[in-house]
Amino acid sequence: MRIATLGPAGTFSELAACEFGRQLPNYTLAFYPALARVLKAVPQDADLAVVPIENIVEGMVSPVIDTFVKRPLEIVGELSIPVRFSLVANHQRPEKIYAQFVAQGQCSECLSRYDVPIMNTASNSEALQLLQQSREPAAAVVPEHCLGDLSFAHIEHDITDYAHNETRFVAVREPHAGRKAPQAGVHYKTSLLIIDDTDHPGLLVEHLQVFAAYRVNLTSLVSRPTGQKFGQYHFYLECEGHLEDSAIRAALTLIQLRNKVTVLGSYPSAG
Ligand SMILES: O=C(O)C(=O)C[C@]1(C(=O)O)C=C[C@@H](O)C=C1
Repeated sequence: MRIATLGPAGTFSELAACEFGRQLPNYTLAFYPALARVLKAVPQDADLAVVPIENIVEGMVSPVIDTFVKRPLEIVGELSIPVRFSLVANHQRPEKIYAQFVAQGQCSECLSRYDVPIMNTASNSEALQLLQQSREPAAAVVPEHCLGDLSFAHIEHDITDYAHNETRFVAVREPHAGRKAPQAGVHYKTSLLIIDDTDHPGLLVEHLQVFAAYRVNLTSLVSRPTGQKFGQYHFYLECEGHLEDSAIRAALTLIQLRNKVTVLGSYPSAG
């Protein structure tokens, strides 16, 4: 089994991909430099892709949700891992800081103390690599687990804004015709997209009332602009339960009368 994930090696995505991989008979990792490229690797170059979907502080990882709108993949699993960062520098007074775009928001307090430009990177390990290659005074926000025996002129440990910082990752694959039936005793979650092409007053509240009426508990709801017109959004939702649960089926049947619904998958909940 080949698993695509965000590289180079050292990312939190790599840790998550290994954790998914350990549940399989065997696996190899393939690294890609950006989240969109990771998802594109499925199915030609990889059987599964592992990507971050939500950070406990920063919320949903928009490039991942936007890719699902363009190309729905099947979510087959989720897990969450603790995320801790350090700030490392090659000089006491860095003149710029390399930081991955989601990591930047998770370390905002520390970064605001340095009055220098932030250079966004696609991954945390890229931030470290760019610092290592830099000839100018620079710093990088890097995962604690990447520090190893590397030495730096300046280091600030544990710079994450919130003590219990965590990121949730999903494993996705090309949608298969037959979905796995739910197993007894497993708590499932279902992810779906409501594609809004019939905008009208009360559209969102109508959908929410349907979930409430069938007592389907929503655990996430984000709107993403369609990119066509101001005020027009697609919705990504997660709810407790399996697509085969009668309440979820009934709710989706009603919603589908008004909007296109794409089910991204039902998978065991990380809790
Ligand atoms: O760059 C990494 O280490 C990643 O795995 C990406 C990522 C993300 O995009 O959310 C994963 C966990 C942290 O939230 C920060 C970065």
